[in-house]
Order: sequence, then structure tokens, then C-alpha cells
Amino acid sequence: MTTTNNKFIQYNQPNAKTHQQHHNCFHFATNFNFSNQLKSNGAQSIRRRSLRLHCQSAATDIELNARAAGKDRLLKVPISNIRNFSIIAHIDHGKSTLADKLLQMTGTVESRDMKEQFLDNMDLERERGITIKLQAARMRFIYENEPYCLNLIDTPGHVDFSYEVSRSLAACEGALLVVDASQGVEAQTLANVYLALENNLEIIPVLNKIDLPGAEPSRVCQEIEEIVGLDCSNAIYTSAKEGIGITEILNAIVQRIPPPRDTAGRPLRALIFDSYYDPYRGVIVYFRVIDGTIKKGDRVLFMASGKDYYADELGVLSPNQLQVDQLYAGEVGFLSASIRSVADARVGDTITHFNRKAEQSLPGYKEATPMVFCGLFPVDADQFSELRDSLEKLQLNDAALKFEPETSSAMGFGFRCGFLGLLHMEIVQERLEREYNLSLITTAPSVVYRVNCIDGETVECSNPSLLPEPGKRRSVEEPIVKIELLTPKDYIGALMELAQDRRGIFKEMKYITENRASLIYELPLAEMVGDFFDQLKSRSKGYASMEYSFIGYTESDLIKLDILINGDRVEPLATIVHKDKAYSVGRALTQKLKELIPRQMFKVPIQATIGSKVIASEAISAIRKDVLAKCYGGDISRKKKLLKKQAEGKKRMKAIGKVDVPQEAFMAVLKLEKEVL
Ligand SMILES: Nc1nc2c(ncn2[C@@H]2O[C@H](COP(=O)(O)OP(=O)(O)OP(=O)(O)O)[C@@H](O)[C@H]2O)c(=O)[nH]1
Repeated sequence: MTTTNNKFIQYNQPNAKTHQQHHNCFHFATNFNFSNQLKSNGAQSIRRRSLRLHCQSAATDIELNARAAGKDRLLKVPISNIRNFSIIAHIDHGKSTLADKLLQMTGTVESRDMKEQFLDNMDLERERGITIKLQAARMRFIYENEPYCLNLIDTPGHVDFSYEVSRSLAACEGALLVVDASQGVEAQTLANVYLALENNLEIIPVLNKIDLPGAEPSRVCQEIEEIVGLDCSNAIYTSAKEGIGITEILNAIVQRIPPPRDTAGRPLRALIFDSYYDPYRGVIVYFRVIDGTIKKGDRVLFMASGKDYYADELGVLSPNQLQVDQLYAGEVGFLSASIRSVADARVGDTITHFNRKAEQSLPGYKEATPMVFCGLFPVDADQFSELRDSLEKLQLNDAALKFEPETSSAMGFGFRCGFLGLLHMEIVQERLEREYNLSLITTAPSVVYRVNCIDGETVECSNPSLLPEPGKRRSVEEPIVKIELLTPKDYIGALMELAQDRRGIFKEMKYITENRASLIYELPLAEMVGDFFDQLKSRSKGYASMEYSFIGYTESDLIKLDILINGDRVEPLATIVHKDKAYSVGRALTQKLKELIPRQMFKVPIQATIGSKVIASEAISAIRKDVLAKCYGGDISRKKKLLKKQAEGKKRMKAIGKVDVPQEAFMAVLKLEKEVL
């Protein structure tokens, strides 16, 4: 890279080293990181193939122009020609398809080998069809014969990661609000728009999927105006799939989104919006320079973690990493500095110079707080140390993952792990099983309770089996969330019933359009962990959407329900329930366990208890070996003798026998019948 002056930056061809390093990065990312650039295009690479065919026949002048520009990695733009933007959308409204199309139209992504590189690493995201982590891509676009640099900062599409969404929005000046024209505004669209408005972003409404027969872009425009209060007179109608309206979007980004402010002379402040761990280079930090400039080799300080490093590598994402010597206010790039764990360079932290510190860090930094906990135990006890190593490796790349050893007489040695939410939990579990080949038993997720003890101490309890005895506790508080449900009016009743069943407290209902209503409830997080979302979807035939945020702790009448199998207390099956539901949950849980635990050679009683009081009980009858099979007809006394002998044998087996409890049984509490809850 050569520098001209502090407003003009020129990037030369990437050097061979960068390519090699980059290749390594992708290769190893399979094991340690499936996020970031992998997502950038990998998840959509299959779709992209079909898009490519379309493009070949429908290339416009602008597209060809942009493609030519994209091939040329030389980039020299003044700050007034930089645009930083994000795409916000509800899941499945077409954000990834559109991002793909933008990359393609600007010639940023086109070579086939790159697709192949991306292709195989994305199993988890591809299967789930969701964006898990964010990433960024730099595009070059020619507008009125002038080159522009458009930085797309992607956002994850799930509420578990809303903090990351807020940080990536804080790194932008504008956002495309993509709404499916056949569906309309959904809860998550709303939540993300509010985040964008909080960050003062210029929002460009984009009505996608206009190729669908059911698309009603003008109705949806009206809906956006009514609900969000956003002027939609200049909304852009697109079909990301068919490549319609893409050029209009690129033009609008240049015309409507303001360029970054030129604050290159100030002390350095760069906002981290993503980071991931690369086993060779350490943590790779993605950031947006808000103020000042950063040079390769600079000694930088991460203000929240207090750690300092020398920036060994500095570069831009196009979307492959290209090294540069310097980045200025307004630009988006990456750095690596042999950082050992993402915890040292967290999303939301501010990078400044060690020797010329910024006075204040950028606002909005938050530590990730796990909301949901569960126990992870290796099926094979020998895998305990492997499990610990794998969790440590995952943690290098995931600052939100927490874990500590847990021992249980029923399960042996394992770990109690904390996650941002249920999706985060599932991702970690799946990665442990797929990438690290571990076979795990997972216990039912629990939230963190706050127990006020009689001795004045307050303890946090994320493991139901460790809830202090009733005699020791004064009160128990549980986390409460505020949920907003958006639903067509036909399902209001069904959803109200659901929220009320889950101890929800009704707060507000309003019709946002003639046909759709918004319902606001406050309800315990514990009631949402589990099948709440599935229930929401099934009761609304898939039409309702939801968004939630944590609001605080509230005292509740909670008790611990224990489960005894064959007379033994099984700690991982203990659960904390509201007093009013204890009996019905106890009954349902014992029945469910009876279904799930296979029959043994002996009779197995299953009991639910509160303290020492049994509140429900079931029994799994024994498998009876047909000891009479060999007695053809004949003597009754001989038969009786054989049966008696069998009964004695079984008694022995019961005494020494061990019940095999399958994995599903540990999740039984999440699968209780609707009427119980
Ligand atoms: N008919 C039609 N389908 C589209 C269009 N854009 C996207 N889709 C389809 O809609 C589905 C969801 O698109 P995605 O791009 O994965 O949606 P997303 O918003 O990125 O979803 P997440 O990654 O989960 O956040 C895919 O099956 C796309 O092929 C469009 O313009 N028209």
C-alpha cells in the first residue's frame, strides 16, 4: 500500500503472503471459527450459483462497470466517497441474498475458487439458514464515473446476538431496511430499526421479494410508515433473487447515506464490531476507525480490557483480507496482534493508541452476560479432559461462553456452561459434537436465580440442584423479560393464552395496522427457555414473530422439584418451578420420564418430590423374560417354581442394577404437554 495524503488511500495488489495467510485462515476456521468471512459468502454460495447464471444473461452496463472495478483492487477514494452501511432485516426476508447480490454486482465476489473455499465450512449456518455472526465486506462501486468505497457490515439475525447487532450498527452511517413485501414488518425488523434509529443511521427502506405473486409492496410501505414512522416515498422495490433493483440500491447508498466525518486528526478511537480466533495469527479484530488513524506496527490499547499489543497486521476486507499500512477515520478494517483470546478484544471495546490515548472510550460497551445455563457431561467419562480442552478452544473465539466444572453423582464430571440464549447454547453443543467429536449429555437449560438467604447473603444459582434449602433462603428472585409479539389479529387470542399460561403479565396491546397487532407482556425468562418459540409459531401457524429483552429480577414463589429414579435423586433432573405449577409439572414429568426411559430388567419407580414429600409417582414395569418358554404345557408347579426363581434374580439385579437414562429424558422438562404448563 502507498499513502498519498491522509485523505487518500491507495491499495495495491495483495501480496502473496497475504493470500497464503488468508488461505490458512479459512482452512483452520473449519475447526475454530465458522463465523466472520466464512459467513460472508459461504452460507450463500449455493444460492449464489443460481444467481450467477441469472446475472450472466442480465448484466447491465453498471454491473459490468462495477465488475471491472471489482477486479481492480486498486482503491483510491477520498473520505467523502466512503459509505459504511449495514443491512437489517427479519430472518428470511432476504438479507443474505441481497448482500450476496451486492457483492456480485460490484464485482467484489466472483471467482469460483473463492466460493469453493467458503463452501464447505458453513454446515451449521447453512442448515439452519441463519446468520450467526457478523462480518464485513468492502465493495468498490462506480457512481457517476467516480469510484466509491462501500463497506457492508453484516449483522447477525437472532436475538441472542442483539448486542453484536447494536455494535455493528454503531459502526455505520446508514442501513438498508429489508422487508419481505409478501410478509410485512416483523418483530425483529422493529427491534433492529429502533437500534438503527438510536444510532442515528440513515435508513433506506427496501421492499424485497417483489417477484412473489403475494407481494404487496405498497401495502407493506404503508405498514412501515405507520409502524416505524419512516418515510417510504422513496423506498426501493427489489427482488434480490431475480436481481431486480440492485443498482438502485447501490445508487441510493451513495446518494442518501452520509459519508463518515473526517476526524483523522484526533486521537485514535476504533470500534470493534467483531473478532474471531485464528490458530496461527491469534485473534483477528474487525473494527471501524471512528477517529484518528492507525498504522501497521502501532502499539494499541484495548480500552475496556486494558490490554495492549503491537498491530502486526492491518488490512481491509474485500471480503478477503488484504493488508494495508494505514487506516483512517471512516474506514473499516481488521488487525491482528498475536492476541491470545477474544476476551482481550471484545466486541464493543475501543482501540486507541497506547502512547496517545483517547480521553474517552466509545459509548455502548457491555460485557456479555450469560442468561441460560446447562450442564454438559461426556457420555464416556474418559472424554472429560477432551471436553475441557474443546471448551477452552471455543472460548478463545467466543467471549460470551462461560463454563466451570460440575460434578454430579448421577452424571460424573462435566461442566456447567453459560450462554447468551438458547440458540447460542445449541450452537456450542453442536460444535462440540461435530467439530470435536464429543458425545455429550446435555441437561435441561436453566436461568440464573437470585437467592436471598436468611443470613443476609445473596447467591446466584444457575443450577437447580444447588438451590439452597428452604430453611436457609428468605426469597428467590427470577429474571424477567419483556416480550413483544407481532401477530395477525386472528391469533391474538391463542397467543394471549400462551403468554398467560407462561405466567406472563399483560402490558399492552395495540393494532399496528388494521390486521396486525402488537402484544407486550412481561414474563419470566425461565418460561421462555424451552418451547415457547415453537409454541408461538405453531399457535399462530408461523405468522407471529417475537422479540425480547431482559428487564430485571422479580421475587417469585419458586420451589425445587426433585426427581428420584429407582430411589436415587437424579440432580440433573431437578428443576425450579413456580409453586402453583409444582404438582402438575411433577405429574407430567414423571409420566414423560416413564415414556422416555427404556424398560429395564427390573421395575423402576420414578418419583417427583418437594423436599421429602413425594408429589407424583410412576413405575416402569420390568421386561419379563419368558422363562416358561421351554415348558410345553404340563405341570403348573414347575411353572411356579421357574417364576419364583426369576423374581429372586430380579431382586438381585435391582439391588445392583443401574438404570440407563437416555439423553431425551434430561430434556423432558422442556417437552411437557401443553395442558400442564
Ligand atoms: N422469491 C424470492 N425469494 C427470495 C428473495 N430474496 C431472498 N429470497 C429467498 O428467501 C429465503 C431467505 O433468504 P435469506 O437471504 O437467507 O434471508 P436472510 O434474511 O439472510 O435470513 P438469515 O440469514 O436467517 O438472517 C431464501 O430461500 C431466499 O432464496 C427474492 O427477492 N424473491
